[in-house]
Amino acid sequence: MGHIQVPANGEKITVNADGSLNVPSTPIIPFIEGDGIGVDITPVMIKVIDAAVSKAYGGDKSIAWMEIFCGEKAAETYSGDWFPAETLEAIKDYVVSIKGPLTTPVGGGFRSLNVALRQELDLYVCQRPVRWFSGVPSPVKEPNKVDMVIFRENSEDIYAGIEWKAGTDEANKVIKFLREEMGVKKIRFPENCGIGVKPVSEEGTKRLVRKALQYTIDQDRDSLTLVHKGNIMKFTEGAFADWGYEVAREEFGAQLIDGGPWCSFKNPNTGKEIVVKDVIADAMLQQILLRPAEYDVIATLNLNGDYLSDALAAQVGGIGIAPGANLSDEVALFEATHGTAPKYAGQDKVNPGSLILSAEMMLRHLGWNEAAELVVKGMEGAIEAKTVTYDFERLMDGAELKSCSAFGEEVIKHMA
Ligand SMILES: NC(=O)C1=CN([C@@H]2O[C@H](COP(=O)(O)OP(=O)(O)OC[C@H]3O[C@@H](n4cnc5c(N)ncnc54)[C@H](OP(=O)(O)O)[C@@H]3O)[C@@H](O)[C@H]2O)C=CC1
Ligand SMILES: O=C(O)CCC(=O)C(=O)O
Ligand SMILES: [Mg+2]
Repeated sequence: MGHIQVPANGEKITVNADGSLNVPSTPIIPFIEGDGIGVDITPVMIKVIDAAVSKAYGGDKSIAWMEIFCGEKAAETYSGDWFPAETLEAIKDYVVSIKGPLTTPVGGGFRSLNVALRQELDLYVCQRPVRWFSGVPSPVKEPNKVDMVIFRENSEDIYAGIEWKAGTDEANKVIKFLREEMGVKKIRFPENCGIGVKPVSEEGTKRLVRKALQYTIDQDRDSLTLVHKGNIMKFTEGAFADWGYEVAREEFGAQLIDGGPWCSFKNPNTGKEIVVKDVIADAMLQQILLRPAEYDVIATLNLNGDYLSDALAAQVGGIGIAPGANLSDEVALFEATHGTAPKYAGQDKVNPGSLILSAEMMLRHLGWNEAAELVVKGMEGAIEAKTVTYDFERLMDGAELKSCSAFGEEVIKHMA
């Protein structure tokens, strides 16, 4: 049974044949509140975005928010269904939406609803920009040097969820097949061993790297770095790097530098040289700390991107303000980088910045850049005035502690 109430005052966003959006003046935007701290941050995000849109367009534009359900709230609303079909349909149908975090049990239980949304909708790009806002407390000396945009492959890798629990008939069958038919001799303890499969395809890699390179051109960035662990996982992570370079050479005309594999090409719009390089994933975790200025756009596999986005977020103030988007060629689902932080749920305490900045990305996606600028101005103002939530306050001298909702009010105040 349907539980979505379509707002009477809004209109659908539609997609043109060339992939561009038709955005009406009152687009209907579906939102998932999210589990845990979703109840705290989502209403604040909506209030801040409404204020920015109203201030930027003086009533000529507004968002018609439409609640859709996933996770715990869906289970309550749809008699135990955590992942309702009409939620998926709405995200597809309304083209642009936003979500709070959703809980995933560790070990047993159901698989990640976040990952399921990405896979079901083939949202193959997870785009996570990481930049520093002046005044944000950071564990590094020069956080201002961090300005990177992660393109995390969102549909493959071990997130495909192809794995079997140790001791089950399925795990034993796969192990038997590997040993007896594939000649595998290196499973150290075959008797009681969990098994996972890591699919990485040429098509999946190339579409991700293509998007990242196009972004590098469109945003006039300096370089794209392929991050992989190809020295160990040769035919998955190593192939990712090889296929990535292939896209740069074959589709963007990149030429080898000093015999390769690094290569470069001229930005067709600006004439600036774009360097395409690669770094092995473990070394990258040191590079982002020691030489962040050398990295710009990053294309990487799903698990590396998950680790890297939280590590980089920490350098610029933490996952409390790290935004993100899940994208296909048509559909966009914006979401915070962090999870449900259950110990803080319902306390009006956490930083809503991550979801607010995800919505700021959403405004730019709609072409509503004036409103997006106001959101950034409001965030910068609130942080510079040191009126911040607990995560920043505990690291800032002389800061004034604000609740989640009061921080939202500060952001709105500083839009003026
Ligand atoms: N896309 C999604 O929906 C995601 C969902 N998850 C899910 O969330 C659940 C909890 O995961 P967990 O690993 O604890 O990670 P979380 O991101 O939920 O929380 C880890 C820590 O990060 C800090 N933090 C997170 N969000 C904020 C915020 N808005 N403001 C300030 N600080 C914040 C807190 O640190 P401190 O206590 O030090 O203040 C918190 O304890 C799991 O079920 C997981 O699967 C996880 C990641 C993404
Ligand atoms: O789906 C989850 O529970 C975790 C997802 C996650 O960590 C991420 O999207 O960065
Ligand atoms: Mg993560």
